[in-house]
Amino acid sequence: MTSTKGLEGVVATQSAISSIIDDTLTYVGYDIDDLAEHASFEEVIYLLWHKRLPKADELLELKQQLADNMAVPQEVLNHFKTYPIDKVHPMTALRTSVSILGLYDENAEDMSVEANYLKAIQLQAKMSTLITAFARVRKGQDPIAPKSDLSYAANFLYMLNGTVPEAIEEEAFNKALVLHADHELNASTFTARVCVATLSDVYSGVVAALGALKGPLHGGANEQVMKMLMEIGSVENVEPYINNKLNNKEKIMGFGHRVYEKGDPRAKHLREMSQKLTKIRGEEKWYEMSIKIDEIVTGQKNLPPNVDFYSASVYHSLNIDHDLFTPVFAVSRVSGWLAHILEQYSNNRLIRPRAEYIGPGMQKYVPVEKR
Ligand SMILES: CC(=O)SCCNC(=O)CCNC(=O)[C@H](O)C(C)(C)COP(=O)(O)OP(=O)(O)OC[C@H]1O[C@@H](n2cnc3c(N)ncnc32)[C@H](O)[C@@H]1OP(=O)(O)O
Ligand SMILES: O=C([O-])CC(=O)C(=O)O
Repeated sequence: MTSTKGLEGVVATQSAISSIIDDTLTYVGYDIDDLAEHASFEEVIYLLWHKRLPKADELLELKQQLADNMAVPQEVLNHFKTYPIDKVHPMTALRTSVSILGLYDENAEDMSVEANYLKAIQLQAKMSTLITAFARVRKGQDPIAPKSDLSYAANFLYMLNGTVPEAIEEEAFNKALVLHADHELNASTFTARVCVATLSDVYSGVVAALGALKGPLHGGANEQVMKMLMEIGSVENVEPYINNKLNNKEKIMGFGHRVYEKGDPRAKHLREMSQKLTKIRGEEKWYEMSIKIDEIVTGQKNLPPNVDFYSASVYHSLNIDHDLFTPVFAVSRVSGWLAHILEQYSNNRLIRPRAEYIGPGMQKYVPVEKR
């Protein structure tokens, strides 16, 4: 029995949700470039969950269901008071509060198809509310109730900042949500599928996935990219900073990918948005620094940027706190996790691979006093 480090190249399941073939990403057969230009995030949620685009009335119904379910039980918000709120990372808070949300869902253990679909709506709707409420409460501000006439993207920014976003901000955030929604068998999605393949519940699957997304080799990279941009501080400092890191064999966050060879098709959309939004904010330096880093890392290491690289300057330009970048990723990716969780339940088998044992051979037990 031999193993492959990091399961590289291992095909672990079948799925009809998204595919990456020859560096092209599709959701249910729709090219990500097409969806990024034209689709609302709500349409993408429907697409991932139903494996087809919604008709007008179906889209309206989903939007209504999301709007109707955005409110979070007060008991769940009350738990924030028990968190070390000025110290806790928002991803840790989100992971915990999604788990607490499960406590207050009386159907949490109901494994029927209908109940699980309802949980998907609940979780998709409430994740935005949980993150934005947490972000406000930790600053001593009151949470803002969602507006039922706003899109999912606009509602998130509204609940975060207290003002209805401008059209360009809503458009950019919607596009970011579309681009992050699903990505085949990435680490967090795989985690969710492994968890629910034991026939554990939907909340457990999402909590497990949040834990996997948090790491800097996965979704946590977007926050680290912004940290790097802040550390560098100016375009002139880019070259010495990056060369020093590369010479020390340190990783540059937001570059490289396990699956893409020529590049991540999502990055160009985020690069365009970064250029537009940093210009509007009068903070072009974040874009200019990003472009310079991209030139050096891609030029020297042949490692193109991934989805996390330009999303950092996009979220910064949308006035989102830097430690909320990964929770924002989660708000989008939960749609993909939920699609995979429902798909796993629909044709389940326990996921239990083997390990290649590399420890000592057979040994005889020696009593403690003789060791
Ligand atoms: C949404 C997402 O999850 S996208 C990914 C977000 N993560 C990041 O941006 C973190 C930075 N990138 C990385 O750590 C990696 O490229 C990953 C985790 C994305 C992919 O990892 P893997 O496929 O396991 O590649 P691995 O880490 O083995 O790297 C292969 C080689 O490329 C190098 N490399 C990979 N990424 C980078 C990077 N960002 N900067 C510098 N060198 C890198 C490694 O050092 C390694 O070099 P070596 O063979 O000389 O030792
Ligand atoms: O697919 C991966 O390994 C990571 C990634 O880009 C994502 O989850 O969006």
